[in-house]
Amino acid sequence: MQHQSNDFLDAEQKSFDDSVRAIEEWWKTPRQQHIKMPYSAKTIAALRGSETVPCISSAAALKLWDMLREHRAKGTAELTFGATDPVAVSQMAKHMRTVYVSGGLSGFSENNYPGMDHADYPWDTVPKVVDKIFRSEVWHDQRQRQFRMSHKLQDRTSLENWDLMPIIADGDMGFGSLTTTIKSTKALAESGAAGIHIDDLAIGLKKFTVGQGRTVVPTSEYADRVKAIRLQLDIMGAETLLFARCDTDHAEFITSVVDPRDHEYVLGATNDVKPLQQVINEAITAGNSALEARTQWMASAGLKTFDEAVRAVCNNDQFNEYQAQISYGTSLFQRRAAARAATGADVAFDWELPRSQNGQYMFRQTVKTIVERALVVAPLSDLSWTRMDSPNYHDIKEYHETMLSHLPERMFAFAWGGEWPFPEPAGWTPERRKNASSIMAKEFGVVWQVQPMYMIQGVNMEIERSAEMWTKEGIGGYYEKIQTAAVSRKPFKVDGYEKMSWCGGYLSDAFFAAVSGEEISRR
Ligand SMILES: C[C@](O)(C(=O)O)[C@H](CC(=O)O)C(=O)O
Repeated sequence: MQHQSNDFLDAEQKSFDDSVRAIEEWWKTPRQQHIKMPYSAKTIAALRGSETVPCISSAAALKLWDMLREHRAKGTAELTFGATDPVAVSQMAKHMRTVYVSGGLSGFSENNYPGMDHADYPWDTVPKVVDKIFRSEVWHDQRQRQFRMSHKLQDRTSLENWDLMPIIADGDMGFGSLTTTIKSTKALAESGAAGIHIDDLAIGLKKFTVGQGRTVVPTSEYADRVKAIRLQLDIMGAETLLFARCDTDHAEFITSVVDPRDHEYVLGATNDVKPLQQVINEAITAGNSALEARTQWMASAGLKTFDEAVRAVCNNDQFNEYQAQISYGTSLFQRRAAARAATGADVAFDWELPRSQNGQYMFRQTVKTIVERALVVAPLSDLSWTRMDSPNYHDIKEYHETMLSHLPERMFAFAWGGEWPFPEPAGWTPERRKNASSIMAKEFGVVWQVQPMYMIQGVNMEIERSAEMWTKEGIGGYYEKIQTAAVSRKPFKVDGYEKMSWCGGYLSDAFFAAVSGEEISRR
């Protein structure tokens, strides 16, 4: 242990004070200044070690920030795909400027126990993919630069010169309590993620496919997750962008009613019925269908939000009087009192009766719910993102326009599905569908748009076609349809296994040459 003399203590205090000042200055930079930190620079400085190692992803994060701000000013968007394979990413770089590391895709391709996207893969799955892609990008950059420097200056204009693409990574719901969220944030930023998204889904309950079941956490828990990520990024001094994704669209359950801000959306039984779980258990014991029992119960329970229950039992004047007493965040307890005052009676409503086997409460979201959640976490994050199951333009418009009425400068992200219809009742025509990406950018500031699952659909299509061709036509077909087509692609060929190009054979040669003392760069 170091001797703790007065000089040592003074130096230690000075270094701490310097660190506090440096953090305060950092928070004033154009990249950081819009974030409303809920803690002081002193808190952050005290959570740091005595030496802060510069974060590897900060340069890419600043590049991403500038790129997205520029899009925001111009009403344009950065379009990308989800990817997990560095080889695919190297080709994306010829047209795109960012890459998305999809958790869902990682769950299929980077996991020895693949399966549908329930975000049930180990928490370090995505950071490992980010790491792999980041290192691969750095290597391509190295070999490309070496190749350029081995040519005369006037010859370099015709050589490939792809940029390193900032990586946006799927942080899902943080994979656990705050400590896991903090660790996974650290791992993502240290692996090279320039942006991270976090959502408000309940851990272990991500279900997009099976009938009912999407479950969100209370607003307060979501806010704490976002806060935990911001805290960790500040501890690291990382510029990494935080995309606050909200998965409340089509959510049917909420884990708890601890936060009064969610009470308005919780469903209760308004009829005199048994608890749902009791009815289901009785059906199972009697050998009847649990699903049927559930359906019948749902039809008989008179499920309503509390406000709907009030509306159903009072006249317009009474309802207006009730509404004047409530606002965002009014608890059920206060709502009951307001209803009693307006109607002179207790309103029948029980949110315990519909609870699920896991204890979840039934929930009915609206676009307003999503906006409220998004506004709670906006001051701590850099972009907002509402996750949707289908592109309902009316909802998209309502969400973004309401957000913009509160935060005119806000930037947004959006993910397009691979099997989405664009029907007219949902606000689309074939013409509008063609321009959907630019409509979103221009009208709402959706500056970053992704097709996360392209590798499943698009690449699968290419592979499936090639497999058919190869088995039917052999090397003759390959020569003509793949080799010749790839090599003659303009302005640059599609990279293949040619030792002196994409594979960087010249880089290996340069290592040999440098070790033997040969000069390799040419001016
Ligand atoms: C975007 C997403 O986070 C992903 O992992 O790619 C998924 C995609 C999906 O499962 O459809 C998501 O939207 O949650």
